[in-house]
Amino acid sequence: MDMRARPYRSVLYIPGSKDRALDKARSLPVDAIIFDLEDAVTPDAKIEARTTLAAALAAGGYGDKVKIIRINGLDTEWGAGDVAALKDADADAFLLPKVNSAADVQALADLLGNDTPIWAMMETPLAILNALEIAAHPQLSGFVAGTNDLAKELNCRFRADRLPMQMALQTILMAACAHGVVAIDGVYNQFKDDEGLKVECDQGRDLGFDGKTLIHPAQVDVANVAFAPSEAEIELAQRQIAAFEETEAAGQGVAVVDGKIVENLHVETAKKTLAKAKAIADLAK
Ligand SMILES: CC(C)(COP(=O)(O)OP(=O)(O)OC[C@H]1O[C@@H](n2cnc3c(N)ncnc32)[C@H](O)[C@@H]1OP(=O)(O)O)[C@@H](O)C(=O)NCCC(=O)NCCSC(=O)C[C@H](O)C(=O)O
Ligand SMILES: [Mg+2]
Repeated sequence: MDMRARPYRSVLYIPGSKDRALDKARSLPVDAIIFDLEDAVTPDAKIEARTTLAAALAAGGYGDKVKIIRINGLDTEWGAGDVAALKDADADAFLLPKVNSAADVQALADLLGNDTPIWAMMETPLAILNALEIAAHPQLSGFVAGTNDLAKELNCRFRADRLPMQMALQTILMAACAHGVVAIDGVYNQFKDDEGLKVECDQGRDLGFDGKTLIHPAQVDVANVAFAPSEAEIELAQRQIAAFEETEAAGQGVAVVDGKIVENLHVETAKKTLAKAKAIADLAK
């Protein structure tokens, strides 16, 4: 699967130990699911969660959703066993928490022994400082910002504008874009606060993230709207493309739409906007 050629507006964490949530997710309009064996599963439930998750994946029913398994860290007593239990499961990627370097990604690649895409949680100071080498790993396909762990490590405060997090978030994006890796924003913990979630989703979209990780079904609609091209963006993209074609036909290289210049590079962005809108519409079919 080409991991970048599809939408990732909403990426929902589901505790791998909870049958009811695993079942509910089948009918939720999310673009991707992270089946979690790490923080959402208590130590006493970790071993059984492998069996529960394997059964849910074998039963299927998740449709077009990208299926990502988050294992426990390879430096924990569960990491290697998670891989052994689930490496042949019907999943699209494995997500490794607490990554510090490209060597950590390689350690998972060695355990998998196949070319299943690997995603990295970007949630330690070393991960941020080594973001470029992590993104460059040939099996690395996606980044997920782990803003709770980052806040813990940085001893920073949660603020609505996420100012203390900006360096980390933007470094994640720079490295992801440099290597064609998907980049998903961190979770918004107050899962009953739709307004605050919308503000944070809009900020993530403005920064350039592909979507947002979520912890509760009630967050899905807000993320799906925030990370999709709006009607106004689609309409503007169409007008930019048409105006540029007209200008080009007249032998000119620069069009003007709504008082702003439109050059070839803007047309490329406009085409990407339309392609994304189509990919989202195709998902709904
Ligand atoms: C946060 C929750 C513990 C709340 O659970 P609960 O009180 O049970 O919620 P509701 O009663 O409102 O649930 C309503 C129904 O929705 C289902 N449900 C709830 N959450 C999910 C979910 N994530 N996926 C699918 N379905 C879900 C319930 O089963 C109810 O269903 P039904 O009875 O059929 O109507 C809970 O939402 C939860 O556990 N969320 C996930 C928490 C999690 O995954 N945490 C780890 C990831 S976050 C993280 O680790 C961040 C990162 O590493 C970092 O460092 O930042
Ligand atoms: Mg974390």
